[in-house]
Amino acid sequence: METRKAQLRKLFLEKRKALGESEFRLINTAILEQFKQIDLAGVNVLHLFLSIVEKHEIDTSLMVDYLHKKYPHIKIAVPQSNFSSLTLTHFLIDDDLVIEKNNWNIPEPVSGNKISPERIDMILVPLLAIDKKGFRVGYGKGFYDRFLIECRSDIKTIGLSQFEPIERINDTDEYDFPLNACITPSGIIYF
Ligand SMILES: Nc1nc2c(c(=O)[nH]1)N(C=O)[C@@H](CNc1ccc(C(=O)N[C@@H](CCC(=O)O)C(=O)O)cc1)CN2
Ligand SMILES: Nc1ncnc2c1ncn2[C@@H]1O[C@H](COP(=O)(O)OP(=O)(O)OP(=O)(O)O)[C@@H](O)[C@H]1O
Repeated sequence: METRKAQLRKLFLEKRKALGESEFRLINTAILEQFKQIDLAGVNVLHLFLSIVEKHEIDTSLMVDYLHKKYPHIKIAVPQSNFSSLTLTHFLIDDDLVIEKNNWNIPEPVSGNKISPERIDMILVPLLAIDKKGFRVGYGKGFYDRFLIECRSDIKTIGLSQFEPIERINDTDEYDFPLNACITPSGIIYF
């Protein structure tokens, strides 16, 4: 099994692409069910990404709808990518939020109410692959590694993964942080 990020990125993008539509829907509903088991006590601001569903990213709109219904007091924040600084700016989902698809088809805020990373209590983290220690491979620009150093040290990071963890990512670097947990269709893994 290949264990370097670049190869894993390629392999898991292929695996994603190969999912059939009904399989993809089943994965999304299974991950929502697992998400419902996460302890949200003390979470006032939850951060999640807005999915590129056509690229078979896990559909976080299911979590948004669930949170609005069951936890209306929880504020939801979403990222806007800055591709020159490779940093994220965060906006609240509220009536002022305007979303447009960026060049990469990611639905992103173009205007609205910003929120600083220190106010965020929990982050649902996008990933392509994850290993048994909680290290992740993303699209490879290091957006989330940079985002996390701006957050409080008690932040809870939860990956969302269509697939089970691999044994080990070999080329992690000093910027990589392990996640606290990962939701897969079959359960929640705590690291
Ligand atoms: N839905 C979603 N939003 C997210 C992320 C994500 O993984 N999913 N991110 C997680 O970090 C950040 C955006 N990360 C990105 C990282 C790399 C590229 C990128 O390499 N784009 C290439 C096109 C490559 C291709 O088409 O194959 C480019 O812009 O040149 C895009 C977004 C923030 N928002
Ligand atoms: N805080 C940082 N300062 C400088 N470089 C960083 C920082 N964090 C990450 N990097 C660098 O960014 C590059 C991309 O990181 P990596 O391959 O881990 O991205 P990724 O986690 O897969 O992508 P993403 O977070 O965008 O989904 C690496 O070369 C990494 O060393």
